Amino acid sequence: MAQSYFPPSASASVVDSSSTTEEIVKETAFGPADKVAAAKGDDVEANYLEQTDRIVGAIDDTKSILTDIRHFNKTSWIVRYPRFKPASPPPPESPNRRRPSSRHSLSFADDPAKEIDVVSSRRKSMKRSLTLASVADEVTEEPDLLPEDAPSVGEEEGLIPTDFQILRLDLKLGPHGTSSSVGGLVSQLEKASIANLIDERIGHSLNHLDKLRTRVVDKSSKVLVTGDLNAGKSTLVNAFLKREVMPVDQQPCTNLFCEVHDASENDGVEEAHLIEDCMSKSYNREDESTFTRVPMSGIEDTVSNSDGTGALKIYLKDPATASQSLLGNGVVNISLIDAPGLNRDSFHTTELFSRQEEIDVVVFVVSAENHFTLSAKEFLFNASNEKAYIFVVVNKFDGIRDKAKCKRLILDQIKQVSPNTWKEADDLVHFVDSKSALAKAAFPETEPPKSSVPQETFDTMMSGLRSFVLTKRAVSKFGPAITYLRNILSDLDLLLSTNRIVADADIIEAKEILDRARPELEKMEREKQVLEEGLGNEEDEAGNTVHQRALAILEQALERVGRGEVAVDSTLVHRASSRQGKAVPSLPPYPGILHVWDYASAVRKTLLSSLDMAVALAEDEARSVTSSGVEKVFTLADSYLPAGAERANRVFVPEAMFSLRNRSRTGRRGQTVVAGGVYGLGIGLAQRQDLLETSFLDVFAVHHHLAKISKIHDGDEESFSPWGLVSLGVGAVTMVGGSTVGLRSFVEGVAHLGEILGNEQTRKWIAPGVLVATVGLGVYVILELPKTIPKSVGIHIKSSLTESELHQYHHTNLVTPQPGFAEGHALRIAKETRKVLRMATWESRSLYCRALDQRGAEVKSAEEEIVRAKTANTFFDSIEERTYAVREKVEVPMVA
Ligand SMILES: Nc1nc2c(ncn2[C@@H]2O[C@H](COP(=O)(O)OP(=O)(O)OP(=O)(O)O)[C@@H](O)[C@H]2O)c(=O)[nH]1
Repeated sequence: MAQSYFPPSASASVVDSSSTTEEIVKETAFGPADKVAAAKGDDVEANYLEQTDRIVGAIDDTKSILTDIRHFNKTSWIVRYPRFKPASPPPPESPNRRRPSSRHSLSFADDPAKEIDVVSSRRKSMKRSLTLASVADEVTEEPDLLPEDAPSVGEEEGLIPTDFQILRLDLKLGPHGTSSSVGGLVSQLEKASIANLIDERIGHSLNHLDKLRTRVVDKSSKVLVTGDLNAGKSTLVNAFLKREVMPVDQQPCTNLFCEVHDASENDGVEEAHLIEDCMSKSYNREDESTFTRVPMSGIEDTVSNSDGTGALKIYLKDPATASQSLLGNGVVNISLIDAPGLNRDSFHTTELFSRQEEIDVVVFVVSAENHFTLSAKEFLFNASNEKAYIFVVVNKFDGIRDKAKCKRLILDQIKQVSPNTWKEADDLVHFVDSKSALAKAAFPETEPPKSSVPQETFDTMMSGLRSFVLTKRAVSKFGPAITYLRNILSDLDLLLSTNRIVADADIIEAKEILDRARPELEKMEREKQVLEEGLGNEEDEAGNTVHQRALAILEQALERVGRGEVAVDSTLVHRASSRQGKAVPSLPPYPGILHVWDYASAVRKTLLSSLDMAVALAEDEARSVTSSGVEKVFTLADSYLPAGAERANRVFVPEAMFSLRNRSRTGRRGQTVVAGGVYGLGIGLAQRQDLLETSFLDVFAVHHHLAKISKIHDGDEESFSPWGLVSLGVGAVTMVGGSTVGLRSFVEGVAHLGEILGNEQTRKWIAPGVLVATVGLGVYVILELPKTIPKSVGIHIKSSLTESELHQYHHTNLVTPQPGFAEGHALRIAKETRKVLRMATWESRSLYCRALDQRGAEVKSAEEEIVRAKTANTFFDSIEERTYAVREKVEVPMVA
């Protein structure tokens, strides 16, 4: 026969997931059907209480798990949301070929392009798990997996095993965003946005769990007693209550809904509250404005005289013990609702009433004498659809002579209108005499009327109703909670197992990064000092080389100038690439005695220009050395930088060296700028007025000529000779002949002559000397001047450039001691080289430090990633254990 509502003998088996919700509840609450044995209502109550505790515990634990995941999602690990699509089947040679439906291609909503193949499985513990296909194909069949043909969680509801049920996110965007599958994603969302959506879903789930919990712990339960007019409903309710509370009459008398509660719900006071509108939700026992107080003695009149629109709440003290009382049975607070007869005007109200969620059980009373009327059949049919099972009481059975026939006929009618009830008729259909049951219970001291129906049938019915109420409560209150818990646990399996795959992949990736970056970092830290020294050496070497070469070029140039030659020769000019094609300067042709002064000036200018060219050549040489120095620096840095590190991308432009930038900032616009810049040594010599001025000594260098002549004749520079006088004469004439010689110079020359004439030896030679001098004058002027002027000029230039330790240039306030021409320029040029090299080494150091920092950051981030992923895995482990414990509470059946 059908399922019983009584608890089983001791048993402990895992519930088959293919069961329906109601079966789950019955079996988890009261044991498997085939092991059901008759048991007392007390056991049902005990089981009910235990089941309540388990479900409440499971709800609380699940809430705690969800709260922790929510927190973890916010603080430690951004939970990734998976999406699946069918994957291609494994290769034929795979040792562990799973059914194709268990293979899926997994990706994540924030990274849909990256897909990996996974195998989904369901264990006997109801746990849903995912394994990488590559791993699953390797391992042999695990023993605790369910058979392949067993439906997966949700499959019986048309869901794929990798689909979410509670935590599902509708990520489809756009105007047609009515997707019911995550596979319909059309857009990639940010990780954090997805995590927020998951957080939101978890929030919703927590709220729903709160509602389920409230419903599970709610102790109230309503039993609606209804049936045809005059079927004996009020008599039955009174028999349940074991006292006459509801008015009983052979005439139809119940005009309003009477809801009987235990007086404990009204502070122990017995009384009735009349509510004008029975469907109104505004009734509040503590607010007198919502009802009219009716004394117990006034119930009969109120019920009989009502126009049928109101409701009456009756609070009643039930003297029966908890094990016998229906109202206060110690488990739930049952309220009995005595409804008006169905074939009254209130039919639709009653039907509506019976559908209310808080009505756990409908007790349908039918008179054995009348069987089911049309309205009764209609109500029963509709109510069966709503509640599935109806508790049917066939009253007034005492008045039936052919009881078997009556039973058969009535059961046939029940079969038609409520097949489920008919299947379990032994428990759900009772044939009683409630009138005599009421008489015995309410008036135990008086002789009970004789009845053809034994009292036990009523007692059995009463006990059955108590169990039925609890069972039905379990179905209506535990069922949704159990189903919801199973679904959310299954979703958590899916969410966590996919996130575990991510964490494992992150660990592998981070370890690969560490394997590469950590040795690189250590090597770079070790080599940093070596590179530093190398770069410093390159900087010094280039600076020193440039200094030496510039000094050599310029000293040689000065030497040449000192000898009256141009400062640079063709070899030097051709060596400098930038000077190629430029003419080597040469001394001007001698224009003749009458232009000797101009000649000296031109020579001076040429020599100075050639010195400028020497400076430019030294700068060119510096450019070349600097260029190769820069290359060496970058090559050196390059050899120390790890693969993949950023390289120097600056291009060194040698032409930019020694050029003036930012001239406008100096405020020195308009100055002539040539090699060397504008300051001090920097200005072109050929442009400097102080050096360009030709002096008397350029043309007639007394000591120089005297010394030369003396050396020619007697090798004694100290003694005077006729040649010396000739020189003197030439000098004097030159002074007079020169257009620019001043009077002062002439007088000085004469005075000098006077000093010489004061010497006795000189006086003796004076006359012939003057004669010879006059003759020698012409010879000397013609023959020697073209040779001696360049030398004189060169010597003067050289001495002014080398001996001038304190160089002061009128355009500046520079008064600090300055090095000579060669050293000064060598220092300046080398300084420029060092500046360029310093920039190159600085950039190389920066690149190295940046690469070092990047490697350091990479290592740190990989290490943190490993810690983070390991922490996540530890968290997932703990959640797995906790969900397993919750699942045990939900799935493991109770032991009676
Ligand atoms: N013989 C017999 N009479 C019954 C039984 N139950 C009720 N009666 C009688 O049937 C008549 C109607 O009983 P009620 O309890 O008022 O019936 P009801 O269904 O509540 O009536 P309404 O509320 O008016 O629809 C009364 O006279 C009862 O004494 C029973 O089991 N056997």
